[in-house]
Amino acid sequence: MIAKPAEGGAPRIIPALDTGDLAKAEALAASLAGRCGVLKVGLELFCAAGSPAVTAVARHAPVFLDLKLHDIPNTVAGALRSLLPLRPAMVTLHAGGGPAMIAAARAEAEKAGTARPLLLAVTVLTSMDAAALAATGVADTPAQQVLRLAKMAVAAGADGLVCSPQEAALLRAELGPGPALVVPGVRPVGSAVGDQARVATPAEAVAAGADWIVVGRPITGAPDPAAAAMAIAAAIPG
Ligand SMILES: O=C(O)c1cc(=O)[nH]c(=O)n1[C@@H]1O[C@H](COP(=O)(O)O)[C@@H](O)[C@H]1O
Repeated sequence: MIAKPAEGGAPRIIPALDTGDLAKAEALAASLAGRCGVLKVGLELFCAAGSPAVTAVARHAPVFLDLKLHDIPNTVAGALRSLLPLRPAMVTLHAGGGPAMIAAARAEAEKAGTARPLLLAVTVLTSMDAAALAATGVADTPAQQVLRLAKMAVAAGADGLVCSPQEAALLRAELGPGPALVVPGVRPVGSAVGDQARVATPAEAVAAGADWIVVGRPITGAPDPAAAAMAIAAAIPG
């Protein structure tokens, strides 16, 4: 399993290669590898290019395969069985799928032995504010719901959690140093927030306890993505 970065800004940055163009993703991967610890293949790239996208990006760096699996336990276990030969370093599944789904995913991942991916449970999407969460029938605050889902997911076998920077300190305080915290919704000072709702800066996210931060458009939309990633790394103390 991939180890958490010990220190420093650059290894903590996971650029999200959100494009439907595999050639563009490969060019981004080539320019960002060596500067960032892990590269993320998400739904846009995977839906456009499929497993060859993972293979191509993995030539440059370990891959965070972010497909946010969410289905019945048997189907999620089967999806993992299909994904494990791609050797992703990290895989996401929605905590809302419940403990049996997470446990089934963990049991399947164990079959890859020490090469297994980190299983990351997505709590409350960083694009959701309190009103959006309430619209799904959850009356609690995002922080309360994140903590509830996080505790359940870790107890069921998740290795780590995806949360916003606004809940990272709470999860560290409640769950201790063990679970990996992977944190999107990160915006360098002056960057457009876009559709993200619960955001903070890279330095704030790491100070709150993020092991890795996920940054998409502020890097991929920059005129020089590698320079943008380096500027973000430089803004993270330690
Ligand atoms: O699982 C994720 O990576 C994820 C979870 C979440 O709650 N919010 C979130 O933004 N993400 C991903 O993180 C990336 C954020 O991209 P930017 O908003 O462009 O920085 C996207 O690839 C999202 O799919």
